[in-house]
Amino acid sequence: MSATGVGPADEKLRDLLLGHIHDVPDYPKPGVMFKDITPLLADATAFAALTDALAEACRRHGATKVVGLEARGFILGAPAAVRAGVGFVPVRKAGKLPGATLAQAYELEYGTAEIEMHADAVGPGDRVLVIDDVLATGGTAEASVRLIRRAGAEVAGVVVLMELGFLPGRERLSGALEEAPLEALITV
Ligand SMILES: O=P(O)(O)OC[C@H]1O[C@H](OP(=O)(O)OP(=O)(O)O)[C@H](O)[C@@H]1O
Ligand SMILES: Nc1ncnc2[nH]cnc12
Repeated sequence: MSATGVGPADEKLRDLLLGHIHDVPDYPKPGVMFKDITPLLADATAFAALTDALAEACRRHGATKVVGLEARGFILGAPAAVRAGVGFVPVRKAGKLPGATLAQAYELEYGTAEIEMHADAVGPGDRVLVIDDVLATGGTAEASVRLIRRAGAEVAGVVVLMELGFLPGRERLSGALEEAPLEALITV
């Protein structure tokens, strides 16, 4: 798997995954092509193959924890963490976590948003892999990287199922990632 997509050896995986992601035009707003992963989740073979690929990335990057980004990052990240034998940490939209949190605001296309993580969920000695379904503008992933670093942990990388290559998410994230890799199983 390369940083920008899957290599020739992974064409079968790419086709399996892509074949179960549906394009929904004009959702949630006119002009947006929404990438719906629910058909992939509903297919046991495709979901298992995705989980295997994400768990393999955890092992390859020496991750000690997986951070999943609410909400679809939970669905992908949690089974991958279990399969890789590491713990799972949810990064949630603001106001949903009961303990002491670190918060990070970030810019959306229009306006701002805020995500939170329990302050003690990761720390020095942890290598954290961020998992999400889609990298679009990169704002959510970038904010999660900042949260993990502020908690004192190392960022092992960011792995997404799908990168929207026509948006500048990779560029936006690269500054925050420094040397850590961004991997996309599929780039469209
Ligand atoms: O790269 P960005 O521009 O930040 O966009 C990507 C994020 O947007 C989506 O989440 P959304 O906030 O729609 O939440 P959901 O998973 O709860 O539907 C997606 O699951 C990513 O987390
Ligand atoms: N086009 C898109 N499809 C699915 N999830 C997204 N998150 C941000 N942009 C998205």
